[in-house]
Amino acid sequence: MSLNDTFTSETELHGVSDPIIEIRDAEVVFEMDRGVSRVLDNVNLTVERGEILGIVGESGSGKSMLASAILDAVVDPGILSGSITYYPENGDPIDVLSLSDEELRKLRWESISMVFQGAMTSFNPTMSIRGHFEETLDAHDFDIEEGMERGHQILSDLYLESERVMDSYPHELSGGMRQRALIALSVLLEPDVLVMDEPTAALDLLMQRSILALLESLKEKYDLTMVFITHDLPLVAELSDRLAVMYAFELIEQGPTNEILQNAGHPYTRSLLNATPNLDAPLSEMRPIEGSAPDPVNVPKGCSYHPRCSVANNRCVEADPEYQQITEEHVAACFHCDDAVEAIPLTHDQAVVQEDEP
Ligand SMILES: Nc1ncnc2c1ncn2[C@@H]1O[C@H](COP(=O)(O)OP(=O)(O)OP(=O)(O)O)[C@@H](O)[C@H]1O
Repeated sequence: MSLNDTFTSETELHGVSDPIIEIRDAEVVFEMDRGVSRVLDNVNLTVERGEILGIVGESGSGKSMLASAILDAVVDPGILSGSITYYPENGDPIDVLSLSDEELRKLRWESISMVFQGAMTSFNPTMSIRGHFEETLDAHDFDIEEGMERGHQILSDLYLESERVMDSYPHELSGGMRQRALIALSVLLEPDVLVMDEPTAALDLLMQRSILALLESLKEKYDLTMVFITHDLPLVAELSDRLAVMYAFELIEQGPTNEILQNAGHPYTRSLLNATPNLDAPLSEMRPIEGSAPDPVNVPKGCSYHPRCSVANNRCVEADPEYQQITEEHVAACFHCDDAVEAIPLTHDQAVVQEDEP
């Protein structure tokens, strides 16, 4: 199959008109003593150039695995299959899973960059922040002087005193400063896409909010596409143009953020919304989702959510639902989207008004 053949039909694009990353049938398996652990299951996702896409799911649902898959960074002995295609603004599509180690190393910093949760573990504790910046520029044959100028600028854009931060060792910075320094480092080589896996999880609420605001301005200034992965639905909803919801290693719903918040089609998404506190809803309105998420070695047959689902019937036990189209841009993998709307009313209004909306 040629790369252009992987460019999918309109329905698979779910309203995306200018894809920058396309993930098709991505699957990750680990052969374990107790059976095959499928920790990413037939994931199809298209990231639109210039958007902020939020990927949300509870702990252990496969979010980090998806982030690693995008950059062909699944750890051994995990086996990744499917296809990941990166579409540079100028130039031919790149089949990520066929790249050599050297090509991957370049892609990972210069095209699609990644920020993980704990900045402390991402930095070398014995090297100053300046050392990290210089080493990264040097390893990728970038001009050091020009690159450091950009580095200072990005640190200032993130409201950091750039000289002081450059001279510091990671442990000398607060958690919020360190995470911002890591974000600055990740955009140093002018990538097109920034993939962030729980980038604010270790920070307090105020720092999370301020980093979110900084990310939005960074995105505009440096023309970035962002993929923001988190368990925190209200947080990511504030930032994202679109949301994709993970349950049991699959993406079970995708669509524009406000459509998902107001008209989610999948019973899991609706229950997740009802289980999620937001600033306007009293705690008494929270409805925890009963039952627990499946073990990857023992995912239920049919729809993996059926044992916890109030609208499931025999069909859901026997067959795994394909995506049902709710609107042109909104899909959910459920046979009973219409029933779910009635059976699981949303207990509180989760709508967010995005800044560019009237
Ligand atoms: N090296 C590994 N070997 C086997 N299974 C793994 C490995 N790494 C992760 N897993 C399993 O893959 C599944 C998905 O994990 P993943 O870290 O992607 O979840 P997550 O949604 O990011 O969770 P969290 O928010 O807690 O980080 C989990 O069941 C996890 O136990």
